[in-house]
Amino acid sequence: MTSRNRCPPWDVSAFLTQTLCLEAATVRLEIWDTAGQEKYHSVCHLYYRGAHAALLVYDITSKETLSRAKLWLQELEKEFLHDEIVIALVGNKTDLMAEREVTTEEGEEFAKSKNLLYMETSAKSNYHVSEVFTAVAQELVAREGEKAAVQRPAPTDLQEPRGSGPRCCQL
Ligand SMILES: Nc1nc2c(ncn2[C@@H]2O[C@H](COP(=O)(O)OP(=O)(O)OP(=O)(O)O)[C@@H](O)[C@H]2O)c(=O)[nH]1
Repeated sequence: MTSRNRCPPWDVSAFLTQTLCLEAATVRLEIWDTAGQEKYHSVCHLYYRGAHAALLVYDITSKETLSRAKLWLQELEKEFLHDEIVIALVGNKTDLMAEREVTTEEGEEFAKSKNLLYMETSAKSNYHVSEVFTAVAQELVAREGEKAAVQRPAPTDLQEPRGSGPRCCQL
């Protein structure tokens, strides 16, 4: 198999990295921007397999893009277990408020029903863009913390069983 056959075409995605210094941890994000178009559907799972987070970005001036984001969510639900991945729903193009077709409430309610983070952005005016990545990174760190707490034995598990007596023998 040639590498061209093995890998999707290069225009399917763009890649960049970003390091975020949060209070609790430093998080290095490897960000893949996959093409949302239908024709790339069959190959895009190659990019998000093994991902820790996903941003589903739709255009607030187009209801149809929210419907497509919902379809992408179904794809993610096939690939990942519940809560295995942090997913944020992002309503983009807030600079085009006058052309809005999807209300904030609609986006927010859908996100809430699916346990997704929700934010609105404008890539054009750089509104809330970095905040999306920070929110996702914070959620990742928080979930890691919760997982570690579950795995750590509770203090009561470390105590001596009742009635087992002192550990040292008295002479
Ligand atoms: N007004 C406005 N235009 C935007 C904004 N973000 C992107 N655009 C424009 O919307 C169009 C589509 O942007 P893309 O970044 O190609 O969108 P995409 O969802 O990545 O597209 P695919 O890669 O095909 O999935 C371009 O013409 C952008 O300039 C925004 O926040 N405001």
